[in-house]
Amino acid sequence: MLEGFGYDTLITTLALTGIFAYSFHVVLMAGQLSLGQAGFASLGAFVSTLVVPADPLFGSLSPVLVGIPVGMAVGAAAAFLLGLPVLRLRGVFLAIATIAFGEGVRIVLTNSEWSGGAAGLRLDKWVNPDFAVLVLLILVYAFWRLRPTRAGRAFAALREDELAASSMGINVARTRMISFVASGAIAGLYGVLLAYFIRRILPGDFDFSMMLNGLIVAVVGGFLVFFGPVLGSGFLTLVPEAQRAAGLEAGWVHPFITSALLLLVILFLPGGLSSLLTHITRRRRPRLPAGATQAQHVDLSHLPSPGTELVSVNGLSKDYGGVHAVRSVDLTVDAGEVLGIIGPNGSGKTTLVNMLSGLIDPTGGAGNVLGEKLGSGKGAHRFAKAGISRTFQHSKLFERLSVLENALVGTHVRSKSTFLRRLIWLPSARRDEHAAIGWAMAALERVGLADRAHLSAAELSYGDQRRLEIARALASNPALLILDEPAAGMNHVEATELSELITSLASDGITVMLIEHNVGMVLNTCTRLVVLNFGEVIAAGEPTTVAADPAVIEAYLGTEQTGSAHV
Ligand SMILES: Nc1ncnc2c1ncn2[C@@H]1O[C@H](COP(=O)(O)OP(=O)(O)OP(=O)(O)O)[C@@H](O)[C@H]1O
Repeated sequence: MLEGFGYDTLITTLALTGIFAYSFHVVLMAGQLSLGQAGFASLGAFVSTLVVPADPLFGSLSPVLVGIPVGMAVGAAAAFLLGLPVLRLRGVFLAIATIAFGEGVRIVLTNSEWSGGAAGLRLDKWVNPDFAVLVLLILVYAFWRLRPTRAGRAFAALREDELAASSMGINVARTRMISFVASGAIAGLYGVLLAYFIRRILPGDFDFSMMLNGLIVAVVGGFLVFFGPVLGSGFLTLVPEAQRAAGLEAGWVHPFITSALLLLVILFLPGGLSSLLTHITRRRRPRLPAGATQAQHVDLSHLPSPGTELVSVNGLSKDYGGVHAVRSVDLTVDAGEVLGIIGPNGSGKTTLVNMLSGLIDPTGGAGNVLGEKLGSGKGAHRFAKAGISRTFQHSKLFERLSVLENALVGTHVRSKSTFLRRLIWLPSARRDEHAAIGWAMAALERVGLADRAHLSAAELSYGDQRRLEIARALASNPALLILDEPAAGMNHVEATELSELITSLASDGITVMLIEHNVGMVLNTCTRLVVLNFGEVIAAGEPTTVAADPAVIEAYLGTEQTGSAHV
């Protein structure tokens, strides 16, 4: 089908470049800047060249078909071993550590005998354009099937906001490792294909500039859409061809165009070229996935019966150096309560609920929330799985995801993994995805956002964004819902509606902890109040009694009042 040496080489290069870019795509889509792919590719290429016999196996099985699983396994294993220490790092530190790995591998291979030293290894050509394109298409297919799944959404959520992702039940460390290992496997695949295409592998080929090219292709193509690497590869592989056709042979032209393009994408199109296409299609035809209109009824059967103790803490404290954010708090919360936590600015309210939702560990005291022990260091996702869901004082939505996808991330703890089943089109995967969409739509309906499900979260008004955070938390079907200043920035009407929503959630049996500065709303909504000042509980009890407590009034107004004054 593809003939002529120049054309063959062009198509194979285009396909291989796209394949390598997917090894960057899979980490970038999970928000990680990891740059050790040239190292994984070279390990995959050299090890498979050494261990796979040069002649066809059983007389007809191409060595590349044996080399591919070997190279992928080597790349994945190297990524796993490297990931154990380096995945604690973030951002530029992760990038530096992984570049160092790639360069280290190159130096070791250059100075080793088994790899043929600087002269490298020779092998036969077993990769033609058809085969390279086929492998690329398999990858495109896999990434296409990945995006609308629980795993695909976990990657996207991690990229958008790690803290919010872990509060929605996503195991951050595990998800980061999965994307890192997948990146190693794809880089190993690329290494093997390259080796069987160019027929001679030199350690020096797998250098910093190879890594940079792969990164540029992935970034220019875009990592928000599954076909980004194909677009990036097409564009950047064709630049030198266009350059040749135009008779511009100067060596600086290609790097100049590539760097200029990278700069333009980073400055004006952070989602890459592929996001340009999705912008256009989204404007034309806002479309929900099939099944998005069938909201399912909220399942309340799992909720603890009223009066069951959900939270029990004793002497809970949190110090930040010399700052005592929370001091020796004793607290219990029973199922069915709407507990208001109030107090002046900086009194420790957010710190307290951050401990109760597993985001931070206490420095003193003990307790448990829905059976999860505080301070165990196991991460917020464990608390989410136990039935705790929350919103944040400063909105932590996944802004580049749609309203529906935000709510779908909320279903993470109750939905099933569907990626592998989607790869082979099992009907059960479709059923499970539809169930998750039904739960997400029910949560959106509950807060009045079902008609805006197709919009991106960033397009919503401020009040709607706050509501979406509540819907995302509700989508997990929580037993305990923690709302951190949900009415901040809302007008009187919106705050009243929110108060009605909280009351109706409570009547469904969901226990609510509400941090709020809008005291009128707190008095109307809560069944009990706890007041913090300088990290300590200064009052607790029935709302109207607490509001008239002189100590509370003093904490709020800074002076002792008498008579009927209210906070
Ligand atoms: N990560 C941190 N490092 C150092 N100090 C912190 C940290 N987080 C909170 N604090 C301090 O702990 C105290 C309690 O903060 P916290 O945010 O819990 O109060 P809050 O009652 O929620 O306040 P607000 O109503 O303004 O949100 C403050 O003095 C704050 O500056």
